[in-house]
Amino acid sequence: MSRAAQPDSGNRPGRQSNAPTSPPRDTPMLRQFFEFKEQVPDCILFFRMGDFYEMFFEDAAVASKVLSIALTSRDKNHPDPIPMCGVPYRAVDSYLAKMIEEGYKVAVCDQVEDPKLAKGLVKREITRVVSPGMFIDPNHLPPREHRYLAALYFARESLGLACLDLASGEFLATTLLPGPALADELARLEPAELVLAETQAAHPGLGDLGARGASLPRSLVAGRPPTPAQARQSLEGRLPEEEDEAIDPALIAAALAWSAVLSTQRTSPEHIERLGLYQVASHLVLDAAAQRNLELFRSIAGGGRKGSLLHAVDQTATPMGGRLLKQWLAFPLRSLEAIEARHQAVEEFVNDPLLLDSLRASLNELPDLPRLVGRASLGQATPRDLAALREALLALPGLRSMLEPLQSALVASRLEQMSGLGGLAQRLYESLAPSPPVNLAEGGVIAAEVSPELDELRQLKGAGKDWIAALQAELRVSTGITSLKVGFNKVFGYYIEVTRAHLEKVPESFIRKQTLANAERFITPELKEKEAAVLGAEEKALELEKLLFEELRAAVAAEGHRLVAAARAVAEVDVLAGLARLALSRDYTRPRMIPAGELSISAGRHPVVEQMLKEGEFVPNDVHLDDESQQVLIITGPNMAGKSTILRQVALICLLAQAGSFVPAAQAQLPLLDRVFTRVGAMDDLAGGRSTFMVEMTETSHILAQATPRSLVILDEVGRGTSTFDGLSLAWAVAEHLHDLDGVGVKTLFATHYHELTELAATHVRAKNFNVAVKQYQGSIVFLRRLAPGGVSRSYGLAVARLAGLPEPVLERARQILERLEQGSRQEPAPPSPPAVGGQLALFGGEGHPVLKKLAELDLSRLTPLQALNLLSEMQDELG
Ligand SMILES: Nc1ncnc2c1ncn2[C@@H]1O[C@H](COP(=O)(O)OP(=O)(O)OP(=O)(O)O)[C@@H](O)[C@H]1O
Repeated sequence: MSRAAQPDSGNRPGRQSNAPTSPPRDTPMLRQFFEFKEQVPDCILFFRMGDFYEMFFEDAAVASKVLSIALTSRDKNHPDPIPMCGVPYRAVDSYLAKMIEEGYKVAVCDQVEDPKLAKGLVKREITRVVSPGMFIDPNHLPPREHRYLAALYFARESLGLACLDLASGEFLATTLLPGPALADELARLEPAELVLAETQAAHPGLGDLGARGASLPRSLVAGRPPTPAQARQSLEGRLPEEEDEAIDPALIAAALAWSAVLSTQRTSPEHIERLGLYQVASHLVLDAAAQRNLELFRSIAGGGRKGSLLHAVDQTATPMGGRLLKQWLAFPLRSLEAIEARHQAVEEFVNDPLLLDSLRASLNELPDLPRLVGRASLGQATPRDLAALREALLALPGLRSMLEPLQSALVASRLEQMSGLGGLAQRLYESLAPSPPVNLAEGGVIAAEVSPELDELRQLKGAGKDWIAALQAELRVSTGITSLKVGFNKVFGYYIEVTRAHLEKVPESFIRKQTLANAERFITPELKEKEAAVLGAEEKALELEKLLFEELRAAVAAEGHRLVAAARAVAEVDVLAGLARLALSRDYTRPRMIPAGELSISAGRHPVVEQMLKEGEFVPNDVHLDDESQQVLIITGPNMAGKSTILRQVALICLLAQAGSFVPAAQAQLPLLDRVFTRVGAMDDLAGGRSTFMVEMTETSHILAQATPRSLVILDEVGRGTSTFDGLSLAWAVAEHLHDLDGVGVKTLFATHYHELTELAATHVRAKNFNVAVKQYQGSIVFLRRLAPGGVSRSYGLAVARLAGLPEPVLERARQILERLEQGSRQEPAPPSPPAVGGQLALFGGEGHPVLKKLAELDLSRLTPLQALNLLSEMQDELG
């Protein structure tokens, strides 16, 4: 049984044992409450009483706050009343969702017998435990996100990480080296809860969780972690096909996740797939900073999906496709073969837009298959869920025949996974009513001719109802009371109602049952007899339907593995088709992938920025990086020119390509990358207690320590967070280091405001200067958004500030200050120069010393070199 972690208490969920140690009041109900509370000390207990779920004591205090409901008390007259709050049982799911989103674990304790039939206290049971990582409510789970429960196991020299998505059945694990890899993996999998063995609850390795991991609610599995043998045993049937000893930590972590699930779910989740083992090194590594900086899944500005790469490229038709696309982007491939296989499939769809459209139309009709299967296997699928599953299964053959003609080996290999479900489809088709209600209790779930017994009960019920319906007309004639009515209510069942005015006409055989203001209600023995038959048949039919439905649900669960595999195949086809749709609608091209070497992008675009602008407004750019003469690009240019955009677009193009997508460019040749590193923009991590500069330097040192000649490094204004000279020197040293790394260097794009850095290119063979061009026009600047060779020698900061609307007096003052500063910085490190030579600004303005004036007025295009030399000599003379 999993128990609450209490490593770092606080009022976070699932971390407190919040029941008093002994019952303050000894009533049978409270005794029952405490019994359950003891079973789940880390949970808030929702205790069913009549039409409400009630919470008591500390649970009530917590829940009333989280749910914004009134905190009341039980037996108010007692000197020490019990705090209590409650929520209506019908709306419990949305309250559970709220508790979960706040990170709490909740145990739901239901009445498992009819209170009317109970002798003494009603029998209760904990029917489900929900927690942030084990939450499957379709109405409250974002459709296009996985909801992972993560488990961690620390071995001596490595650690295991497993992630399980209870809703959709996905199950992955990996073995990692201690250090930053853990935080990176947690950042890309974004689990909602962390499971640990009790004995590792305070393991020093938890220091590597990173900001995201550290804030996760935790659960503990009692005792020590399992041994490798025990782990294998508990994962029986779900073990990966190939395994060796190196994966032991991953297996142990997986066993921990599995046992946490088993202890909270009341059924064995058949739909959980075979464990998928992966290695970090077989994927392009994207650390937490890169994912954030490149805004892969969330925009930095709003924190939402909008504005992210995922949002810009997701054209999948189904929720499972959406989830898989996210995974492809989080885990881009490093195998040329596997990448080409995806590109080839996308290309085939691109070349057949008609097929693509009809395929997507069919995919559009499909429900969230893995989650349907998940709910079936956890015993929570509704009749309507199974009907949706039926429709999906019936649609599969059509989908397959559409895909059969394709050449793509990848698609062909998925076709097989979509087959073999005909039997189940047939059974659902025959057994389930054509359009069943959501609620099993409404009846009408099972089709006719499935069970002769059910058909007979339905007939009985129908005949009884017909008899009753005919009764009203019959009695009106025989009694002569034209307003006589036959009605039904829950308390009295069927009755005959006669208004006061006609009471004298009531026959003696009527038995009076109820008196209303203006009428009397009667029954007759015959009516009650029919009623018993109707209600009895109804009740029996419902019970039988329930049984038959559960059988059906179990049949679905039994095929859980196969269904999830089929769903995965469909998801994969959906992602490929979505990428093809994207390529067609946004004019992406298939990149040429090479194992290593030159990176060359012609007319590349930024996939997200492009979509935010009007059509044709985005200016495409060429970028070329190689290992001989153009490995480190120093990119200068004014603020707002588009430096960051170019940097990111190169990274995003590489990443999209390795994920299997076409890319936003006219042409692209891309070497396989092992990692993309980014250091983009200055951001505070005040919550993490680190200053802007500290974050910047931590990320930079991380890059320097881990980059390889196969990596792509994106550095945006490194050094900006500190004083100019410190920053410049650091930026310089970092660029140099990347240029010289391993004697080969790393492909690096370095955007900087320090135009002094352009001097690096003069002394470093593989460094080149580029700038994002702007034009000065009538005192203002025009952004050309073009990457051009060569550096710039000024920063245009004030011109951009004017564009931004800074008041003129402020700009004027800034100009004066800048002039003085630049004079200062020029005089200090350089050899003393004649006082009359003004700052750079004076140079450009052509004001100040007469020599400068003369210089400014020269028309260089008309001077011969000799004339120029003569003029220079004259000027030197003038300056003395
Ligand atoms: N190639 C382009 N075509 C059209 N618009 C672009 C292009 N690149 C950038 N932009 C626009 O310019 C804006 C600023 O771009 P970006 O942030 O890349 O500039 P920057 O040079 O990095 O500026 P700063 O130095 O202030 O960070 C973008 O938000 C986008 O709207």
